[in-house]
Amino acid sequence: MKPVVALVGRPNVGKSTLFNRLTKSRDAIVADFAGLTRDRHYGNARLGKHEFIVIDTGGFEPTAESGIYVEMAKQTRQAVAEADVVVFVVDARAGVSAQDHDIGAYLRKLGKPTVLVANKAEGMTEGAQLAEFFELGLGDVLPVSAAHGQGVRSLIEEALGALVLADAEDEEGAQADPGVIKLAVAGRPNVGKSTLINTWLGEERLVAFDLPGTTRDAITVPFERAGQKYELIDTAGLRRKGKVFEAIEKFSVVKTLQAIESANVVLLLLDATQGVTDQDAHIAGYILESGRAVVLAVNKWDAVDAYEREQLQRQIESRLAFLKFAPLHMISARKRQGLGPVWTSIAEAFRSAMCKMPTPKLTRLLQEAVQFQSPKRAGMFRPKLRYAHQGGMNPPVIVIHGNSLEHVTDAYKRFLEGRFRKEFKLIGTPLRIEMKTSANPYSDKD
Ligand SMILES: Nc1nc2c(ncn2[C@@H]2O[C@H](COP(=O)(O)OP(=O)(O)OP(=O)(O)O)[C@@H](O)[C@H]2O)c(=O)[nH]1
Ligand SMILES: Nc1nc2c(ncn2[C@@H]2O[C@H](COP(=O)(O)OP(=O)(O)OP(=O)(O)O)[C@@H](O)[C@H]2O)c(=O)[nH]1
Repeated sequence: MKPVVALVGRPNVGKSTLFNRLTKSRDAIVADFAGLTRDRHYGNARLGKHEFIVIDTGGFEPTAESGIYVEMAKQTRQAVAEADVVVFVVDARAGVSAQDHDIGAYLRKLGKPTVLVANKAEGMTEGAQLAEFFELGLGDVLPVSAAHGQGVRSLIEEALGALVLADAEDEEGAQADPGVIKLAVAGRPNVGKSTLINTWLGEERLVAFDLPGTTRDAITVPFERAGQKYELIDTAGLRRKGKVFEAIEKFSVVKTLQAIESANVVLLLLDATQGVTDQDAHIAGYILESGRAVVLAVNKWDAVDAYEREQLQRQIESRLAFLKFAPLHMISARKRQGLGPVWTSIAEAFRSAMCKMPTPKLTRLLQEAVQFQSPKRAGMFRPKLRYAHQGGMNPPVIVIHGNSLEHVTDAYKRFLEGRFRKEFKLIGTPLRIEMKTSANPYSDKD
């Protein structure tokens, strides 16, 4: 499980700036989908090979009694409760405020690992100006400048400290059995996750098996269906109650994100009666960003009429356009309709995510694509795509080597993506294409 870091502080101290700095997109293709990361408060961050989830909380007023701050305080408390480490952000220039004291008192009482960070500290001589933050009783204050990227690395190192060790152990465990499809069912509250899971687990064709060395913390339900082993990764604290499984917790974004991270394939459930909501789009964006394979299923299809169905299909095409590689199914978990094809798609998405792409074949495909349509010249540079190899699985990554590749347009990358997808029959998985320009860009002018 990835560790979770929550950013907490009063309004305007620079939490969002810090969040953006920490979660800066790592992949050009993903960043290309405009609007995907806007308004999102959960993101992935990475330091070296250590990845973690960052939560940006709204302005926190723990003592608020009215107005929107009450709701914001409630959400911040939930984020703090679910975090492994809290980063408490204060404003180095403004000094300690009464609100900082309130938040500090709250965090001290909670006793979670907390890192105190004074933002906007660029150009400040430490010591004197920052000394007053000791009053907050949370130990040393770490000066950072989110806007200028100063001190951010030390901040992460400090925050992750002991946690990364536990994380590394988990990674080993996660590779236990490559034949098992790790599956997460994600979706907003009330879309029918529990109903679907119980319908599945109640099927006679499905047998439970014992899974040795189940990952710490995560509750998983192992089962086998048509000769394929699966491990269902829980998103809501499933508990067996007699013959049925029951969610014991309310919807939890953090649990959902962690389940997505641990899965090979995510089944994203939508609710036909509600349409595609912002929250659906956020979860979808997160799945894409994490690189997991994804199958879409619109549940409660039984409860909508022909007109609504048509509207819904159009809405999915426009609002979830960035998931157009994902198979789409219309189902009714309650009436057990349309469930068979979902399994087929899950298996296909898994196969695609784990696809092995030999270098000679990739390079041949690349050269054929270039012959069919070569990349545009950019000023005096003409990108030269030379060879390709596979750089990873789940998601598959294709690394292309050559010269002046920074001038390859996004449109051209999409053209290449389309060709690779078709050739390897990739369904339901994101495909990442990375460009690696050789050291000397002038070595091959033409
Ligand atoms: N000088 C300086 N200004 C900064 C720095 N980081 C953020 N700011 C500025 O501080 C202001 C608030 O930044 P935000 O990131 O929106 O702050 P926030 O804490 O997310 O605020 P809310 O969204 O209201 O909770 C903006 O004008 C930023 O440009 C920094 O490192 N140095
Ligand atoms: N019409 C219709 N209703 C359904 C279907 N599947 C689930 N529901 C109903 O939708 C409601 C929510 O279902 P749950 O399975 O509890 O939803 P959930 O996503 O697990 O919700 P949380 O436990 O809150 O996360 C219940 O009233 C279900 O009976 C379906 O296929 N058709």
